[in-house]
Amino acid sequence: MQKQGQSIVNNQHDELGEFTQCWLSGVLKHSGAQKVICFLSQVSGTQLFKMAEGDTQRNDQRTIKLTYLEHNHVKNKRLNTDYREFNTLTLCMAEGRNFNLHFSQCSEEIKDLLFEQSEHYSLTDGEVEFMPLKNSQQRVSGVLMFYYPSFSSYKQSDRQTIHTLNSLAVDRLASALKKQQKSLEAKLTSYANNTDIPSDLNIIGNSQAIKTVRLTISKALHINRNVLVTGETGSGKELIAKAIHQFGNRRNEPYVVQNCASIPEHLLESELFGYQKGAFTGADRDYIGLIRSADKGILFLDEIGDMPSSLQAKLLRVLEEKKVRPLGSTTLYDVDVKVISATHQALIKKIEQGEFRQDLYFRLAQFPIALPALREREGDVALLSHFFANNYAQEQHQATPELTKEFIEYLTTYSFPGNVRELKNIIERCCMEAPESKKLDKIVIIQVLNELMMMTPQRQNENQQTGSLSSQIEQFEKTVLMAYLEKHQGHLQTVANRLELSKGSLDYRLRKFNLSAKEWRY
Ligand SMILES: Nc1ncnc2c1ncn2[C@@H]1O[C@H](COP(=O)(O)OP(=O)(O)OP(=O)(O)O)[C@@H](O)[C@H]1O
Repeated sequence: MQKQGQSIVNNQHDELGEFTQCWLSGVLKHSGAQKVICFLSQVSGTQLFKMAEGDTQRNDQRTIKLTYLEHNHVKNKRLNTDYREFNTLTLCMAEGRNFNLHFSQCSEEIKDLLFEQSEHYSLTDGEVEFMPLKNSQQRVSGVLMFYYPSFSSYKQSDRQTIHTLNSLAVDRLASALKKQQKSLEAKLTSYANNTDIPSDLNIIGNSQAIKTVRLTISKALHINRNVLVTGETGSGKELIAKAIHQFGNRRNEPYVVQNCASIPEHLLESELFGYQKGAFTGADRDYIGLIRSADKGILFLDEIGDMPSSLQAKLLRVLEEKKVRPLGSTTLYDVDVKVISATHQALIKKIEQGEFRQDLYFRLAQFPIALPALREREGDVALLSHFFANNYAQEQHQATPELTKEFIEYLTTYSFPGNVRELKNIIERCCMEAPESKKLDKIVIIQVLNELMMMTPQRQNENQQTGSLSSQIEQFEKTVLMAYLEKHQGHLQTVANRLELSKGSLDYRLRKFNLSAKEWRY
């Protein structure tokens, strides 16, 4: 598509490409800007990608370049997951309002997006504007970033016409892009899988389940939405909260933790909301409370399912009004906190039973993350075992033990009711019990598991709390057989006697579970 005085670089020869060109040409013309770059958010997510840019000066001609869905741009780290450096861009996206900066105030990343590095130095003036693109439902779908050579050119831009053009374009772009969503998201997923996010987030695991969780977390890093993390005990909920703080846009702000189950109701209330001197007996000073201490940062509320109803109502008010009133005070204080809450309980069930407020649930679960149990993360037991063994050896200034194949194979048959925390504990105990050779084999793991089983008699039952009744009974039967084989070093007649089974019946059961008594003869 060629217009008078324009050189168009169009790498998308389709209807959407043509439409985008018309729209951006219009926007450029009415803005008086030298440059415009269009970023759109991923259709079902929060990542931004660069879709198109227009430059009135390149080669002294008006150039519109479409870059959307280009593989190298999707892969380009700076334009996607890792856009935490794009503070103003992200802010514009999150808050849905315009921002202006003098070019010299922009971050290096923003400057790099607008110009080649060598060009930065010659620019002494210029205004950068970030304008949210809203669809007909007022949802922010992207951002237009303009560069004006001077403040006066910015002042002269025809905002009204630009807004009209945008409102005409955004829905159309969104629906056209939706059609291409699958291929884009596949690329973004493979991009995310190929980066070093795993070590970045300190969340170890290579299973599909944990990759999906990491991808979800990367979306939660830079948006000001409350996050609810659900998962079994010891599965890493707090680790996720820490990662969101450590790698998200609030990383330089406070991270405040409160466990809602560990203290009585009145103490929890004063801890969270603070109090004024004299508010109750013992209140001998003003206390700002944890919510205000977390201002601009993150408040992590662990075991949120145990929060008493009266406090649920109070917390809801804080989240809705963004204001806190300490006990005994009449003053309301503004607060800006991102709440990450965690629970191992089924909150939906608690809502049905009238024990948890539905309105609070929706406030807390603006961004839900469901953490899979360790037994659902294929291959991760081995990875985590090596990780914990390495850590332990480093802490103790010892050589890292070798985890043999049989050790790992045996370990992976266990169902880890205590999840990653339990695995960590088991590996550390195995390291303590390691023979001089530093070789951890099956004997070590069997011993340690048996010791743990003896220490927690109810453990066998806890260990079976998933699956159908018959599969739980089978798992229990297998555990008992292994424990007796271990105890009697694979002596079949003794095991049969102790379990009051005929030798034939014991043989049949061992075959059923693919167990060989030989392995216990040491
Ligand atoms: N994917 C992981 N990679 C490395 N360490 C992990 C991982 N998941 C959990 N851990 C470790 O396991 C232990 C338990 O994790 P965490 O305390 O986050 O679990 P939780 O779900 O919050 O537990 P609870 O339900 O008891 O509050 C911690 O030492 C944590 O560092």
